Amino acid sequence: MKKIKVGIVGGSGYTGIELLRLLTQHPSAEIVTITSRGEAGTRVEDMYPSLRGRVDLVFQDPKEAPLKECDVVFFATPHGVAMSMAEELTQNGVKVIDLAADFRLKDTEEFKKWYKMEHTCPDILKKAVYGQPETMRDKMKDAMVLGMAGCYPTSIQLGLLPLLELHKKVGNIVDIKQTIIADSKSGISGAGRKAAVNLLCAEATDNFKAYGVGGHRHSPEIVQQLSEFAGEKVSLTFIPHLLPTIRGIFSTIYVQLTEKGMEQDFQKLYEQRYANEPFVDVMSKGALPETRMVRGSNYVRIALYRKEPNLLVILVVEDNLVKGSSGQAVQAMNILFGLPETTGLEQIALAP
Ligand SMILES: NC(=O)C1=CN([C@@H]2O[C@H](COP(=O)(O)OP(=O)(O)OC[C@H]3O[C@@H](n4cnc5c(N)ncnc54)[C@H](OP(=O)(O)O)[C@@H]3O)[C@@H](O)[C@H]2O)C=CC1
Ligand SMILES: CC(=O)N[C@@H](CCC(=O)OP(=O)(O)O)C(=O)O
Repeated sequence: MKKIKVGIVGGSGYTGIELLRLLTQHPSAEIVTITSRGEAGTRVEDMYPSLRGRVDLVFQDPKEAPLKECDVVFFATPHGVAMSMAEELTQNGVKVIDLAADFRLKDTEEFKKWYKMEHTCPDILKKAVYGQPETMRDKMKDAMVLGMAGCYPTSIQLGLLPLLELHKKVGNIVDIKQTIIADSKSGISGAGRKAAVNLLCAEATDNFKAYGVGGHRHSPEIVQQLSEFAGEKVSLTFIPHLLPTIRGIFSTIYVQLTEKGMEQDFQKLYEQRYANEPFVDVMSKGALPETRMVRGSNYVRIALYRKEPNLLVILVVEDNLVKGSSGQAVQAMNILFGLPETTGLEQIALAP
């Protein structure tokens, strides 16, 4: 098969270099260009010696990079960059996979409120597809632009999908008047390289803290998607925390069930719903997920607990740089180009 010509904008950051790690091991991808304004002219392997001998690329300035010659361009950039380039690229037949939030929220007013900028291409947004394979793969296949799910949203949405789908199908499973609580924790790489180099070791290690308690920009995205699954508006309390680790997200989700909900076998429901999902592992009863069980891999692992008869607790772990961003983006590329979804993504988590 002809190789897929790939461009990466924002290649010097954490998700950019993770894309490169995965794509250099992908049998059908050929990386044509990788950009960084600050590192233009630097050999990639000089900045990231972990890639020595595996890439022969020099960072290019995005203005000079041959992005229009690519079949697909990944944007591993801050919010707002992909939407400034998507029109020109798509007009030239280039597909866009954005790891930032430009194409996630369907409501441009919500986008403006949370991201403090106007949406500059609402027409493209209307046609863009939300990038979450487990729920959107049929629509993703034919998209020109994918707005990939956020890192925290991926963990919370996959943790709740089977339950809310059942609620939509048979009605009245979740006590919808009660808020769903998502208590989530992320490793420091979730803040990106730019932020992380400023996060002093003395600030981030040997410490644990909540942030965004007054409102986090992922809340509207998660509510948008959960409400789709449930077929009605879902109330969510999402509290992120900063873990003193490098990679990994751990979301603990608390859901109040109705009497009808209390009768369900959720272990069986989740096992059946995810039986054919290559990257979602429903662990056995009593299992305790840990972030290192997914470190460096594209897996999400889920465990379910029933505490009070009406309280379901769902534990979810993912690697924010793989299933939470770059791995899921490669999975999306596989969908766009008709490849098996697991291509190039079969790495096993690092242990210990
Ligand atoms: N880190 C994570 O776990 C996750 C991140 N994401 C999202 O992915 C995106 C990238 O995140 P991350 O890799 O962590 O961020 P980093 O800060 O590590 O990297 C950002 C990259 O974008 C480039 N860049 C910055 N501004 C511009 C610009 N105006 N035009 C072109 N390139 C630019 C930077 O290089 P230079 O300035 O030299 O051009 C750098 O290569 C963000 O939108 C983030 O929200 C999504 C899920 C998880
Ligand atoms: C630990 C940390 O700071 N995490 C980031 C979220 C990660 C991210 O980059 O957000 P997107 O998924 O929207 O792209 C934050 O809370 O802002």
